[in-house]
Amino acid sequence: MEIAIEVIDLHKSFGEYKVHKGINLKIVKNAITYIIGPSGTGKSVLLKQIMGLLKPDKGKVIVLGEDLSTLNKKELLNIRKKFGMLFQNAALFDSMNVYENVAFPLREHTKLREKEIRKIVLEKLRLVGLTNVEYKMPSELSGGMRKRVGLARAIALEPEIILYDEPTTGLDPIMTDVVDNLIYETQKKLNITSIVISHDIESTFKIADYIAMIYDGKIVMYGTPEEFKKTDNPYVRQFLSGSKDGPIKIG
Ligand SMILES: Nc1ncnc2c1ncn2[C@@H]1O[C@H](COP(=O)(O)OP(=O)(O)OP(=O)(O)O)[C@@H](O)[C@H]1O
Repeated sequence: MEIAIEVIDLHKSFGEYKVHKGINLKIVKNAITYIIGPSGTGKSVLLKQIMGLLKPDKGKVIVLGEDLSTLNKKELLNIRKKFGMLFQNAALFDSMNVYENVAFPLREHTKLREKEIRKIVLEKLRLVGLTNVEYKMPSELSGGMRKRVGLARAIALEPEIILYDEPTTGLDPIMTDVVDNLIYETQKKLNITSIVISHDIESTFKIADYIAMIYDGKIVMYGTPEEFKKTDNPYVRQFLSGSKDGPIKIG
């Protein structure tokens, strides 16, 4: 099994508050890994360190064989191009139509001609199941379509790794299913490494190849959905059952 990302003994504090107290995690290449855990346990902070946007206080992150701590600014920017990112609200540019939204990273990071840009934009839109919407504005689209446009933009530069930060938070069950399928299909079609931060246990069990649960600055369990379902780890059991009683401290 090939490893795309290795996080080794990661420590990160903000002032007195220790968010990460020694995170160790291997992200399997070309698989879908879900990162779960209570609010405020540092899931987003972990993603930022994986992308090299935040520096760890101690420990290191190795992305596709490169130790981020040894890279200069230019090399870091190059590594970042290997990531696609889909945020909770899709974060589209409201003043740009769908075509321009998806073309944006290509215009920013490549010197491709319009003809080639057009080909890529239409291909990515088709891949996420959208046709004939290029000239619509984001405000004219449904939430599900906006997510698809966000995903088309995230994969425009053909990233090797795609990060989803709470992609289904705030969605109704049907939309949640649509987005889950989108994550699954995208992974299957492109065969890329996917990391998903989620609070949605049902989605996690349905889509994940591997799950890592983070609590109190550490990974309390890593395994397959089957292993999570069977475990008697009290932290995992409490989190999955959504109970206020157990070793996880609330507030
Ligand atoms: N730049 C920053 N400066 C100071 N504190 C920060 C910063 N970024 C994050 N934090 C703190 O680090 C902790 C972890 O934040 P993070 O957003 O990673 O949690 P999370 O697990 O993603 O939470 P949620 O599930 O609620 O999104 C929080 O207490 C947050 O306030």
